[in-house]
Amino acid sequence: MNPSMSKDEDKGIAVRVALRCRPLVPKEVNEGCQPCLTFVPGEPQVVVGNDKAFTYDYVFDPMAEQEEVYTTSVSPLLSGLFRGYHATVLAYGQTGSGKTFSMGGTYTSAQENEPTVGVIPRVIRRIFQEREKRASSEVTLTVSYLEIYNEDILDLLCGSKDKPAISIREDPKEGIKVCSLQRGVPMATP
Ligand SMILES: Nc1ncnc2c1ncn2[C@@H]1O[C@H](COP(=O)(O)OP(=O)(O)OP(=O)(O)O)[C@@H](O)[C@H]1O
Repeated sequence: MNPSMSKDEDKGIAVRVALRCRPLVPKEVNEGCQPCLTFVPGEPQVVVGNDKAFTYDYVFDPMAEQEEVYTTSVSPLLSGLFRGYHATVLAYGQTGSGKTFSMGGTYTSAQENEPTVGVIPRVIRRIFQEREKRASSEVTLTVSYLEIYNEDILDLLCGSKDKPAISIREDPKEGIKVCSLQRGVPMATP
């Protein structure tokens, strides 16, 4: 057993679930909406209404900053990444629940060091930092960016207006593959 393995890896737990509850947005406050969840101090648990308790691996209340969400729930995956493990961060929730905000899907290069940025720019920064530390190793970084909208797959790195239709295939050796997706090579250290 690798002594540097974390407890969850020891137990073979491959999926961890973090719940993040966003604060009420101004429109909801103006409409008189009230929060419907309570948070159990010191426990990764929420209570819906009076008695329905749900426990997760992590629970972030509305005051949690982007830094805390990233450090607690995403950063450990990056340690694994540089030890050869694959990692996926999946944001799931109803419309308006805060997926884009948490993942950091909207930011400009001028904002990339601000505390409000989400997971994606933080992950990219860390990957480049780790690469710098491994000067003796060859590290190749490529990036693909796709959107599934109304059951169609769109390649967001494809610049042309008439984006070609993209299909998903299952390869017996490589598993599920999204065919003809463009791969970009990030050039500069952020
Ligand atoms: N933790 C947060 N703190 C402050 N505001 C937040 C937070 N999370 C989300 N918001 C705000 O809530 C609104 C909805 O968030 P967001 O657009 O990220 O939702 P979404 O889940 O991506 O929605 P959709 O599925 O419709 O794209 C935005 O105005 C966003 O700025």
